[in-house]
Amino acid sequence: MFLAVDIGNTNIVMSFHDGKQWGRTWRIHTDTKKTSDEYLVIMETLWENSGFDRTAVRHAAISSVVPNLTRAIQKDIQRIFSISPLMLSMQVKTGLDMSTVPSEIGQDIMCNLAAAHQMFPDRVAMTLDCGTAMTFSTVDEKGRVLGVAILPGLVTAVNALFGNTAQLPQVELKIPTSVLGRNTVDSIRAGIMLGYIEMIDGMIERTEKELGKKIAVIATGGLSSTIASEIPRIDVLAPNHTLDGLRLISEMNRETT
Ligand SMILES: Nc1ncnc2c1ncn2[C@@H]1O[C@H](COP(=O)(O)OP(=O)(O)O)[C@@H](O)[C@H]1O
Ligand SMILES: CC(C)(COP(=O)(O)O)[C@@H](O)C(=O)NCCC(=O)O
Ligand SMILES: [K+]
Repeated sequence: MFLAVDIGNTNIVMSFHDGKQWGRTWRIHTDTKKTSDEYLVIMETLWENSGFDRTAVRHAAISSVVPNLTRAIQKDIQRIFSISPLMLSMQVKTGLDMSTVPSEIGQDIMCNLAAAHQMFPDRVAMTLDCGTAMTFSTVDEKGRVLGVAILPGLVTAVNALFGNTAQLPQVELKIPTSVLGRNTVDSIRAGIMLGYIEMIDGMIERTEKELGKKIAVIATGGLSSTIASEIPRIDVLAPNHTLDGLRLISEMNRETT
């Protein structure tokens, strides 16, 4: 079995792949104040309840955009499974033309680009990742990274409006029936959900205009399943896209790890 760990700003996602499909997935809240020992307790508990055989996990890989937690989680994986996880970096093989990868790029974005290029090897492919941040990352048919756009994710945008001292009720982010909100909650849904949908459509169109060709679009992360149905330009909804990229990269680097 292969274990993928994607340390994001909201969730640490851990999922097991048996060679055919992703099985059990754990989502652990990202908390930079937690220590390696605290995460060890959480992971040990989850693992014990799963009933899996520890020795079945032969390979692991970690992608992290939270540097403070990277080392702690790496240590825990080593202790629980007695294996050294592959740590993503600019030095690993990804199937991308590494000379075109911006040096500051987030590791989750690198996974998305690698998985997108594998999914659409003959096309320009864009991944829309709806996490804490919303990111658009685009790779061409030669594995060259064309570029990335970053903006606040849907929930981050709502939190930016009202913070933690909200006078307003928690808003469940769903698609409203009208763009003309008649109460505060529906107005926020109209602004955030329909506004983001229009923005995403516009970003896809703008990218195609700049490149002068049609692109393939993959959506993943957080609330992607809620908005994808409203955006016909999305070709594939792939909830495990970042993990697929991590798995692909792990396989490419096995002989050297
Ligand atoms: N049903 C849901 N599943 C996952 N994330 C959700 C869901 N509903 C809302 N979200 C929001 O999506 C974001 C988390 O997405 P995720 O892809 O896990 O982010 P990250 O990779 O940044 O940790 C958060 O802002 C979270 O509040
Ligand atoms: C853009 C991100 C914050 C997205 O993180 P996420 O929403 O998945 O937690 C992350 O990929 C990151 O910190 N990137 C570094 C900046 C860059 O990609 O250029
Ligand atoms: K992510």
